[in-house]
Parts: sequence; structure tokens; C-alpha cells
Amino acid sequence: AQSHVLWPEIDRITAEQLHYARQGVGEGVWELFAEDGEMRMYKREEEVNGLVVDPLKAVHTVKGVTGFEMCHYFFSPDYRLDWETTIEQMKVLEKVSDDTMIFLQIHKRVWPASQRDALFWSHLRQVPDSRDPDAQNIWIVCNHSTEHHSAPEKSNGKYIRVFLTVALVCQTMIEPPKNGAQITRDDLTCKITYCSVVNPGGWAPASVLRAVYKREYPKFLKKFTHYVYDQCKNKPIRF
Ligand SMILES: CCCCCc1ccc(-c2ccc(S(=O)(=O)CCO)cc2)cc1CCc1ccccn1
Repeated sequence: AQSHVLWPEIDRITAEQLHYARQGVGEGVWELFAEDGEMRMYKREEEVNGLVVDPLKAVHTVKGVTGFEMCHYFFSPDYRLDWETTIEQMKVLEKVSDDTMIFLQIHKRVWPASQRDALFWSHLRQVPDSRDPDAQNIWIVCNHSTEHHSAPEKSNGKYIRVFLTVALVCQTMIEPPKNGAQITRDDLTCKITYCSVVNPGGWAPASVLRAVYKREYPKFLKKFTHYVYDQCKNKPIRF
């Protein structure tokens, strides 16, 4: 992927999002708006040109899966329609490399707003932890809006294009069994940070957008994490 024209942007945005995900929710004005078991979901209320673009940050802890497994199921197109309930269609426009693809997604219409689509590159990467060099247990998927010749903005003008930056950062914690036995899924914990900023791209009532985010994001993260647990529970562990 290093040769692709997008590579410098992918490298920069992925590094930025990793740094942003690591910032605690203590700083700044994060408002807790949803809790469910170990999941905590925060938002900041922000508007750009009168459009709601509330940044979202969720933290969650899921036992029994690794960070790689969580990021793999988030990245791979093969499973997306199993857990993403807000999309009508999904297409891989370009496979840049094994760890980088360009997606076009048509999202379900949220009445009374117009229907949206999202065009973004998606990049999966294992990151060495700068603070703990031998920690090989952090994975990130970064999704960021992009252009693409086969999905021009004005192709049919049927959908308003959203602009998004999303990061899923997952860290595997292992509680080694006392008796030196082999690691099982009971010894695994995945610490998740999910960050997203979605600019709706065109006008949508602030009240509608905030209601959608409040309803959809907790549902999405809960459904996604349960889906990955169920997919992995009877399979060999993949780090
Ligand atoms: C009037 C509504 C305008 C915004 C509609 C919209 C469009 C796109 C997105 C969205 C959200 C998450 C991703 S992802 O994390 O990369 C996973 C891959 O799909 C990509 C796109 C969101 C939303 C807002 C509605 C909504 C909120 C949470 C979840 C789903 N939908």
C-alpha cells in the first residue's frame, strides 16, 4: 500500500486518530450520554456551518476476544451487513492492499432528512505501543472520507454524501493462567475505543441528528461487539 497515492494521507490520519483515541475523556468537554454494562459513550456538541457534527467517543471492555479479532470483523467487507443495521448497500470500490480498501456505503434514510451515502478509505494496522515497545497487542481500523473516480459526488445527486472520520482502537489484555496452562478465551480482555465524527454533508435538523446518534451509536457498538464475540467464541484465538 506504500505506493498508493493515498498512502501519505492514510498514514497521517491513522496516526492522528490513534493519538486522539488515546486521549482520555477527562480532558475537554465530553458528555456521557449512554452507558450499558462496560460501555460508556461520550459526545461533544459541535456545529460546523450550522450542521451538527458532534464528535463521539466510546470506550468498552469485551472479554473473550482479541483486539485483532475485533478490528478484523470491523474492517472486513464480508461481515459488514451482518452487524451494520444502518446501511442499505455496501460496495468495495477498490482493494488498495490486504489492509486498505475503499468503500461506498448507502445508508438507510433517516426521515425527514435526505438519504446519505459515505465514501471512505478503510485501513487496518497493528500499532507498536510507543509507551510499551513490546506490546504487540494494539490494532486500529481507521475510516476516512475520500474521493473516487467511480463514485463522483455528482454522479446522480440522489444521496447527500456524509464526511466521516472513524477509528476503532483495540488493545488485547491477557491474564496468563496461573498454572502455566495454555491461554484460553477466558484469559482475554479487549479494551475498545471507538471515535467517530460524521458531518452529515447537507442540512439535517439538529434535533433529528442528535436523536439518531443517541439511538444508533449505542445500538451499533453493542450489536457489533456481541457479533464478534459470537463469531469467535468457538474458533481458535487470533492475535
Ligand atoms: C440524517 C442522518 C445523516 C447521517 C447518517 C449517517 C451516515 C453514516 C454513518 C456512519 C456511521 C459509522 C460508520 S463506521 O463506524 O465506519 C462502520 C462502517 O459502516 C460509517 C458511517 C452514520 C450516520 C448517522 C446514523 C448512524 C449513527 C450511528 C451508527 C450508524 N448510523
